[in-house]
Amino acid sequence: MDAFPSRLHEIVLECVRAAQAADSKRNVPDMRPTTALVNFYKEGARFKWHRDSEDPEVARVDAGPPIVSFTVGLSADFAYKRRFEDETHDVVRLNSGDVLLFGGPARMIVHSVTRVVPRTMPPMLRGRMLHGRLNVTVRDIGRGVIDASKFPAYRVTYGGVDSSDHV
Ligand SMILES: O=C(O)CCC(=O)C(=O)O
Ligand SMILES: [Fe+2]
Repeated sequence: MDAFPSRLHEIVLECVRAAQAADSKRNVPDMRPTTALVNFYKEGARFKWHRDSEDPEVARVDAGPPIVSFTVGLSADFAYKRRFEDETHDVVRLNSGDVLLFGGPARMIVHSVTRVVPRTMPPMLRGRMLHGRLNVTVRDIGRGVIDASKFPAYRVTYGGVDSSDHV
């Protein structure tokens, strides 16, 4: 049985098609949404540098299906670089409603969330969601499960401390 929510499935495929249409280099592979990882960031939260390497096949070929990442609520700074040892990185500000895709040759970027930006809650969401940033990353991983014990990097942190005791 396919338990993936059908509306989210449609939205994700729409986003992938839009990214493919915008990319003249044809670097965005197709994807089949199997898994959604949901993170909630209160102000002050961060996400450590990591690669989304839960699927060893994808990690090996460095050309895998895109991660499709949704931001709702407060804005955040998403930092990325090619290798852990790179001393510089780029940053993209993700605002509520933004969708970020990284796939193909960008699938294995090293990335982190360096800052949740205060006072950026869209007025229409004030009082309608918890104060913070909701991030949903939709993934195409064959087994459909992320084993949290194997991927402790997939955690929001506060001052370097995992989020389990915060949210
Ligand atoms: O919150 C974000 O924008 C990124 C989250 C992330 O990197 C992940 O869930 O693997
Ligand atoms: Fe990630």
